[in-house]
Parts: sequence; structure tokens; C-alpha cells
Amino acid sequence: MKQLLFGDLTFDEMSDKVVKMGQAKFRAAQIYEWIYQKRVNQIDLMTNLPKVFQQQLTEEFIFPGVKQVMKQVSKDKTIKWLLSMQDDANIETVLMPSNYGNTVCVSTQVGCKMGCSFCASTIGGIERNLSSGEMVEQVLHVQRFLDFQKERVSNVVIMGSGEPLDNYNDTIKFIQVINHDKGLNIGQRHITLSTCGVVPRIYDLIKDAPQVTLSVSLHAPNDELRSEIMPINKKHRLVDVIQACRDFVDMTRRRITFEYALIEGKNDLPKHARELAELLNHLMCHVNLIPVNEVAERDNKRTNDNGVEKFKQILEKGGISVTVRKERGADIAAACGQLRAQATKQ
Ligand SMILES: C[S@@+](CC[C@H](N)C(=O)[O-])C[C@H]1O[C@@H](n2cnc3c(N)ncnc32)[C@H](O)[C@@H]1O
Ligand code: SF4
Repeated sequence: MKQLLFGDLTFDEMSDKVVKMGQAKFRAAQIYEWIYQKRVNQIDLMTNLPKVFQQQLTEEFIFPGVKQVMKQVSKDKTIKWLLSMQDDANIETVLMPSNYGNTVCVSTQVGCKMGCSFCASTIGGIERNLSSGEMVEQVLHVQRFLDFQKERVSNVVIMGSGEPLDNYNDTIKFIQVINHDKGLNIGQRHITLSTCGVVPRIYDLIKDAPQVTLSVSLHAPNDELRSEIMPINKKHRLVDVIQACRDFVDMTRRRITFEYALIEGKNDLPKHARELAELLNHLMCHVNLIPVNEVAERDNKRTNDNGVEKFKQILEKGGISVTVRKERGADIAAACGQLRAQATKQ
């Protein structure tokens, strides 16, 4: 029998599961409370569960579901963990503390198949999807660390390694588990999902998680350049991505965010900024400009401060709301997938 992680089951699924195990339904609420509110890390500490049931749970569930392999702490207090799964696959999870709370960046896949030209996560391709339980365990791991400081995870960004819309069902289940009021109770509005633009799944998201903040990795203002940087663009063209974004905004009334990594001489020229302003015309959105994180295996140079400022000004002139995103963890393996790539090489 395949052992599960607790986060592989939504609250309703957990209720069904305990009934199948011969227990009353209310045991599901007790289990959720021990895991997500009291945050014990051993089943035998769930003291209001009968001993025989604790034993059954130990046979059917792995708890906790991840092991810490490495932890790097940056001068700016960003912390990056390398976590190991049951099959020894390694993934990254990042904590970014700020004045607005504690944001955890979660990985959804081991590697990524999308092949974006600037990204470290995709260097070795994809190994496998992560289960919702493995995503939940990432947040729990960070929450247990924060418990020592009596702080809580306030925001989750699904922006670590992997493409969440390429692992749709487990990503949705993950959102449901951390969002549940008996779970970690993290509001959908405090969850950001970042995608390279898998168009049909953006429409699914409107039905399944309409209150999450959608962030779309754009990185180029036209098909020719975008297809060169992001191969997914050959399948889902810019016109369809932008239409899906317009529909997302219309149907959810939620502002959308676009990520644009500035690569010197590639996508950072004034003409690109003008083209981008035109593309996003009359769309309720915000653009995050990020000087690209230079990755050793990738031949990309970051745009200098002057170039970033010029690009920003052109967008603003075109009526677009823009922020230059602060680089976090510059002194540690900052770009998504870098720590895992380094660890794999050792
Ligand atoms: C690692 S991806 C994961 C989520 C999803 N696959 C996507 O592409 O949006 C999260 C964000 O990191 C960005 N990113 C990846 N590598 C980067 C780099 N070297 N410099 C700056 N941003 C990068 C991506 O473009 C994306 O906006
Ligand atoms: S940017 Fe996102 S979609 Fe592209 S390779 Fe990296 S993780 Fe995958």
C-alpha cells in the first residue's frame, strides 16, 4: 500500500478516509488541528486519538513528509531550504520575511520541462510532479521554523521550481488544504500562482481558485522574441495568453501581475517597453520588472540600473503600473532552481 502524506487529502477526503478506517468523522478535524494548528511532528503526539488509530495512521501516512538537506540564510533574512522527499528527490523552498509578513515560495515540480532560456529550474528537465502533500509539507516546514519566533506564514507564492499549471490537480488541492479554515487558513487572496502561460488551465483556475492572485511570466512583448526565450509560447501564443488574462480579470475582478525579467540586449530595449505598454493597454494589471538573475549555465546578463529605470519610465508613460522587484537572497543561490542545481552537481 502506497503511504500518503497528510496534505495529500483535502478536509473532505480526510473525513472519508477516517470513516473508512473505522473511526467517527470528527477525527478528521482532530487530525487537522494537530497538524496545522498545534503543529506536532509525530503521530503519537496526537494524544486525543485512540492508540490503535494512531498505529493505523502510522502505517498509512508518512509524517513529516520532508527532510531538511541544506539551509542557506541571506544577509537580507531570506532563507532557502533544500528539502528531500521520500524518494530522495530534492526541491527548494524559500522564506522571504518582510514588513508585510512572511512569504513562502513553494515548488510544484522536481525540475521543469518548459525550457525557459534564463531559468535554472529547467536545466535537467523534469523528474516528476510534486504531490499536494509535498507542497503542503514545504509550508509546514517553514511554519515550524517560524513557530520558534511566534510568527506565521502570511503569504504563499507558487513561484518555486516547476510549472504549477502543468501539475494542475495537485496544485489546486494544495491551495484547498492551506486555505481551509481548519488547515493553515491562508486566504486565497494571500496566495499567488505564477505561470508561464498555459492558457486552458488559466480558464480552469477561474473556476477552481478565482481569488488567488495570478502572475504571468511574460518576459517579451511579441511572439518572435517570446518563443525564443520561452518555448511554451510556440504552443500558447501571446494573443491567447493576453486574452486569457483579460478574461481572468473580467471574471474575477482581480488585478493580474506580469513578471518581466530584463535581459541585457535581449528584451530590455525602449522599443520592447513601448510594445509591452501597448500590449497591456486597458488591462487591470501590474508589471514586476526583475533584472534577470544571472545563472552560470545560462548566458544572460542583467540589465543595468539605468536601463531598468528607462524601461520603467516608458511603461509608466504608457499608463502601466510598475515595480522594480527587489532582489532577494542575492548572496545565496537566489534564482529558482540554483541551489538544487548546485546540490545535484556535488
Ligand atoms: C521559477 S518560475 C515558477 C513558476 C512558473 N513556472 C512561471 O514560469 O511563472 C517563477 C518566476 O521566476 C522567474 N525566473 C526564473 N528564472 C529567473 C531568473 N534567472 N531571473 C529572474 N527571474 C527568473 C520566472 O520567469 C517566473 O516569473
Ligand atoms: S520560468 Fe517557470 S516555466 Fe519557465 S522553466 Fe522556469 S519554472 Fe519552468
